[in-house]
Amino acid sequence: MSAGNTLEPKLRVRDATKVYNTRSGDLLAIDRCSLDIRTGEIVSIVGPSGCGKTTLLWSMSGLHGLTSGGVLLDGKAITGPNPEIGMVFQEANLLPWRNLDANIRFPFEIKGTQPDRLWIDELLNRVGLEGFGGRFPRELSGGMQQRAALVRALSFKPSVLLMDEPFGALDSFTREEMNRLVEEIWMDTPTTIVLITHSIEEAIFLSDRIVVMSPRPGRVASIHDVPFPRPRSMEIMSSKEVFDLTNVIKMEIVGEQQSRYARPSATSIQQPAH
Ligand SMILES: Nc1ncnc2c1ncn2[C@@H]1O[C@H](COP(=O)(O)OP(=O)(O)OP(=O)(O)O)[C@@H](O)[C@H]1O
Repeated sequence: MSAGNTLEPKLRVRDATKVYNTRSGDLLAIDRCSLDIRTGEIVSIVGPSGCGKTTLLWSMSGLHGLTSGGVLLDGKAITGPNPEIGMVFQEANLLPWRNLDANIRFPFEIKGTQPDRLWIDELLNRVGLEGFGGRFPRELSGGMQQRAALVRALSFKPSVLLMDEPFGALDSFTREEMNRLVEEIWMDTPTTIVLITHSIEEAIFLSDRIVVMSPRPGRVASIHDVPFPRPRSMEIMSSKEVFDLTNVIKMEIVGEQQSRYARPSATSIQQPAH
């Protein structure tokens, strides 16, 4: 995985704005979001539901065009899917008729390239899936499927990993296990990771920085450094400092939402006649 130029942000989001043209009119999803992500850091994006987190992440992946603004990877504009960028979604999206090995091979077959078998075996071993290559998705638990999705994303040796609420569908125990796994893999092979999550605890456990977005149209409302040493033990995670940071972020999200609802709008509030 390439380290890139450490002086230049790995990813640079500049004034990212996205308008969806819907049947009921134009919908401004994100509005002039700017964010620099350094090489090798883990950044989480949190915010109220519908604030545009996925829109922002997909624009970083090149899967989504922006209405205005742009995203640079190592200083170059992202204009479409990029092999340097791996993605993990909430659903593992494994093809049910292919076994695990064949699922991991699939993107290579589409591209007509050869997978690095040794690297994939190492990853499978790392996530505890060695010996499961012949199993079909239906024979794997949700957690195992997400591990397979993680292996598939890392099999290309991407320098950036974008994760969209990757563990949201898992039970809390499996989710914690997956968080530890991501931390372990990242500590061995520091990839730049951007993660969307609804769990502030997960964000604090994994991140170097946490970006809080405002309600739609999504803007970068604040950015918090997460100063706790790694690996982040249960002791650290149950400390007062983590509790306080969790509350600050929670209050920001709730506060942003409340001020949004409280904001009078010209059409919704009628002044009483005197
Ligand atoms: N393809 C699309 N076409 C039209 N509107 C869309 C599309 N994708 C997203 N939206 C709208 O844009 C807004 C932002 O959606 P987005 O999924 O980016 O938010 P989010 O913060 O990731 O939401 P959640 O936390 O609920 O997953 C929402 O109002 C959503 O309905």
